[in-house]
Amino acid sequence: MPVEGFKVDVSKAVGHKFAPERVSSNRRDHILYALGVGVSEDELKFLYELNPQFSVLPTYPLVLALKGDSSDVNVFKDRGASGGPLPGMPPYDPNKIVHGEQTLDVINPWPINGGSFIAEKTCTGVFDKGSGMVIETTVDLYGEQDKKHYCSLVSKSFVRGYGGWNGPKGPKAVSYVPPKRNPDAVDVFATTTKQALLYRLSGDYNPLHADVDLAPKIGFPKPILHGLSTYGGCAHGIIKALANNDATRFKSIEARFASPVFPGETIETYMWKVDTKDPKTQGVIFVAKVKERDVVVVNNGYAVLYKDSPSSKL
Ligand SMILES: CCCCCCC[C@@H](O)CC(=O)SCCNC(=O)CCNC(=O)[C@H](O)C(C)(C)COP(=O)(O)OP(=O)(O)OC[C@H]1O[C@@H](n2cnc3c(N)ncnc32)[C@H](O)[C@@H]1OP(=O)(O)O
Repeated sequence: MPVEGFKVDVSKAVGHKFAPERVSSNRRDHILYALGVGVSEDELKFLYELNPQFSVLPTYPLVLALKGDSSDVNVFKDRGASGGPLPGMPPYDPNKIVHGEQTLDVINPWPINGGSFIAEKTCTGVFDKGSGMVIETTVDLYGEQDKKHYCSLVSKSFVRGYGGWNGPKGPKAVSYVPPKRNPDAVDVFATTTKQALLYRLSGDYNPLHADVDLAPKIGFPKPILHGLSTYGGCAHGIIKALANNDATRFKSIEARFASPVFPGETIETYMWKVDTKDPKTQGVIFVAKVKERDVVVVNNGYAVLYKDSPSSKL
């Protein structure tokens, strides 16, 4: 049932550019993030700053759209699905937001020591999906000092129950279908029951991931894991299995969140190597499942890796 009286003025919302926002990260943030996406103690290169190969996971910047510049917790409902008040958007319940889809294009490798960056954020779509509304935001991150364009990310938030207002349906999702053969690799991310409580410290303080009293009121039996924890786990698994664990070989990733994951479940990422148009890169179609329930939790997954480390040519 559509929410009575709810209607978005798409012409005001789409194309809206938010005020550029200063965001920042440091080595401690990168390490905390790595723990939040399941990196274990046998990979100290992502966890210990004195390791000679100390690296940052290339999906780290995804957290900055919600973390901002703060090192303290902030209140999720102040930021909402689009990261700020959006013209033409009537009020809606932020507890109805789930992460729908996410892309990341790495343009320059994220600095190992982090730094200060400027996030330029634009609302690039608002869609009426019948059972809900999709708000799409595109964020470009630039170095505050060096002005380098580091990455571009597109987030789709799915706001459950806020569809049916005769809005645009939006483009059909790109569908990446795994080849009909055994996967080339499988990664296992055994999340712990504390996984969401750990991941949230990277900057997404959405109560949906922590509040045991709230979850049943909004349709979940208990708090669910952040989509970006699963997503980072998939990306890390792909780098480990198919890029010799070399983060600099990671070029891009996109995927859809198909079903929620509960902390404590085991996420299996199935990967298939596929050709791309560029002989220097390797495509990877991937799907993630929760082992205990045999449920697909991530689909339409597609990543691109460099076949050789870009830094080896310097
Ligand atoms: C700036 C950053 C902002 C990010 C904010 C995020 C904050 C975080 O704290 C929140 C989280 O991390 S939540 C955890 C991760 N996400 C999830 O667990 C969601 C899992 N997916 C679902 O529950 C359903 O697929 C569900 C509910 C999404 C859809 O299920 P249904 O309502 O049954 O929809 P369905 O009938 O299958 O399809 C209807 C139309 O919607 C499109 N669609 C389906 N799943 C989608 C998805 N995941 N993302 C985007 N669109 C989606 C379908 O394609 C269909 O549209 P069309 O007919 O045009 O194809």
